[in-house]
Amino acid sequence: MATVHPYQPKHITPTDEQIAVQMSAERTLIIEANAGAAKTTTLALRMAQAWTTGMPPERCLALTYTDTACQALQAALRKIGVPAPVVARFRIASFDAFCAAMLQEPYGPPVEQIDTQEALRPYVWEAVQRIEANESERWPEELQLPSAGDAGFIEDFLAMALWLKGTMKDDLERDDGPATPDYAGDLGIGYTQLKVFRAYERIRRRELADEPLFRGPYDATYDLARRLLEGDTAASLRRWPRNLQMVLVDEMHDMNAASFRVLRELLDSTQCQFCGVGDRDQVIYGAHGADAVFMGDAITVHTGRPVARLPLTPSHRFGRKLATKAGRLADKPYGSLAAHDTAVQLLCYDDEAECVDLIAHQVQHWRTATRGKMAGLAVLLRHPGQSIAIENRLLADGVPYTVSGFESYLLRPEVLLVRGLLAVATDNFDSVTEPRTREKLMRALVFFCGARIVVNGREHESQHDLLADAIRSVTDNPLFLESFFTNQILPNVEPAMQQRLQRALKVAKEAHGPDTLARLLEALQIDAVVREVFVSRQRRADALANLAGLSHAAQAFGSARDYFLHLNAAEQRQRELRSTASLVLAHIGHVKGLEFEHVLIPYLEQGAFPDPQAPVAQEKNTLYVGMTRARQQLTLLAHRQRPSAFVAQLGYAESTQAAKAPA
Ligand SMILES: Nc1ncnc2c1ncn2[C@@H]1O[C@H](COP(=O)(O)OP(=O)(O)OP(=O)(O)O)[C@@H](O)[C@H]1O
Repeated sequence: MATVHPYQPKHITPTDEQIAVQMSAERTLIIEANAGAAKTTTLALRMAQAWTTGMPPERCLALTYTDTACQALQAALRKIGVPAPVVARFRIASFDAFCAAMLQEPYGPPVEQIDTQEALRPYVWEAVQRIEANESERWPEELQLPSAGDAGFIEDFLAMALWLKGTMKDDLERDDGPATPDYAGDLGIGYTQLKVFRAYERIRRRELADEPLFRGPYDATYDLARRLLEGDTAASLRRWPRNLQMVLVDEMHDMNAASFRVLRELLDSTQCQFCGVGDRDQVIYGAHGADAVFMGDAITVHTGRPVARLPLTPSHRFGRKLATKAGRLADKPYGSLAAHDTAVQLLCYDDEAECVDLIAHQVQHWRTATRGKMAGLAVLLRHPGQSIAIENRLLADGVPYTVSGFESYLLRPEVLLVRGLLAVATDNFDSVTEPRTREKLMRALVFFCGARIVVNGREHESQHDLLADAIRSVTDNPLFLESFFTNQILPNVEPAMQQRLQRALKVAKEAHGPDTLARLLEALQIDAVVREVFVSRQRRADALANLAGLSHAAQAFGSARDYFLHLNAAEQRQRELRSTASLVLAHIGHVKGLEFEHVLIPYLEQGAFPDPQAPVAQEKNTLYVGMTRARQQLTLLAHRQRPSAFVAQLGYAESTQAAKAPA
């Protein structure tokens, strides 16, 4: 038999453990290992090995849960020396994108994807109304239908639906009988939720015709999994990849029942080798039904394939000091083989201003030490609302940054609403130079005000088309903004909103002094507007925090006009500064799978992180994910008087009072 030579990667010397995985002839292999222990890199080695020994890259399908994880795998392939054109030939996709492609009819239009709770809300209400109108309901006394406008119901319902679809509980456990209160109890949900869920799904799937009207987040995975569960097979799916030789799953801890059902079909319908890698302590999508149980014996139970397991033990990303902290947080052994050590420091602050000062100090230090290699530095946040003060400071200091996992606060809808009103009041839309921002700003005005566009003679056309036309004409000629507002927004909103808008415009036009923006928001009754428009409590809190940050920053300006011009200039400056050498300001969940030389995690304080609304185990995993992104240095910033409970878990209990900023 010919000897198979191991693929020789660039940049790294694989350990024996890695070579064992790279060369393994096992048909089904699962690797559970710590963050930074080279899981993604070792998958890349296995792919490179198969390619150099004759497998066409198209016959390898690598699936993950997020787009970021796809990028991390592509980056790992490039790093070990696989040429970019070959990397592009591997099939690397998120489960949802793969499933959407499998379900796409060859000549049909793509199914509309709806990703915001606000856009899904009307369909939930339609489902509620159906249940309300059902005269043959068998357990009317068990129904607790919400009153109109109950955003809490919508939020809870959509969260429950995401979980129910991820776990597929209703599909796996239902019998042919009607939904009963007892059955809902068995699923762990309320009877009302179950009834609304089934009605909502009938609406979404056009009365079970399986040509969905739309898909929400992760619905493509659910739709495909459900079809497979109901007896469809790979053979009936025209786009199914039939000749796969290798299937891989990165971040396997994110797998839920729906994605597992799809994986089963891939394993049953092809002769492929399988390798999955994951880390139980990185489960942060429990709300989507993610469960480490799928890394256990589930594959053997459902496909009959025996599973071999191989270890990847030490971290290569970070050194001993950080490995010790991560091990302490996750309560597991954690070694390191990295050639470098990783400094870990805790800085303490008394208030937000001091926290931002400390961040700015670290940023300047890094900038000088690396001669501007800012891309190695990441500030990781638990919530987007925490970015405002940091962004303002970075802009003031001329530091280039990009955001990931959220929009820059300057482009968040509620801030765009304010910028839109200021544009109308000052009649100076010209100073918003970016056409995409002009468009977003107009959409924010329509969205928050609840306006319906009316054009004589075009009543039969959709709101979508009418708004697109209006946006085109105003972005081309900013002078039309004023007439768009006067003719299309003001007359076409509820009378209460009309009054609020008129009062807010009056303030913007006439008031002067540092509290102008606060008065404008008061005239707008912004709390009520935010409450009416957003579904989720967190999103409402974030919106109000964003606007409070905006008001605070506006105090430095004498008039609404000056502040408006400043915001436009700040946005332009952020765009100009942004480059490949930008600092990354990101949501922690959005950088899972990535790594940075220096990671800062601010706002470790009670009420912020752990988020009291989220399960504490998941919050701990989120911090673990954030901390383990660092290669050279990790800087944690905690409140001196009210430190996060995690600070003590990391072994800093005694020192928060004393900890000082480094010289
Ligand atoms: N043998 C090696 N020698 C040195 N560095 C290595 C080696 N193997 C992997 N690395 C590096 O270690 C770092 C972490 O690897 P990788 O991203 O594959 O870990 P991971 O287990 O997938 O992490 P996570 O679970 O956090 O996504 C990367 O920078 C990678 O290039």
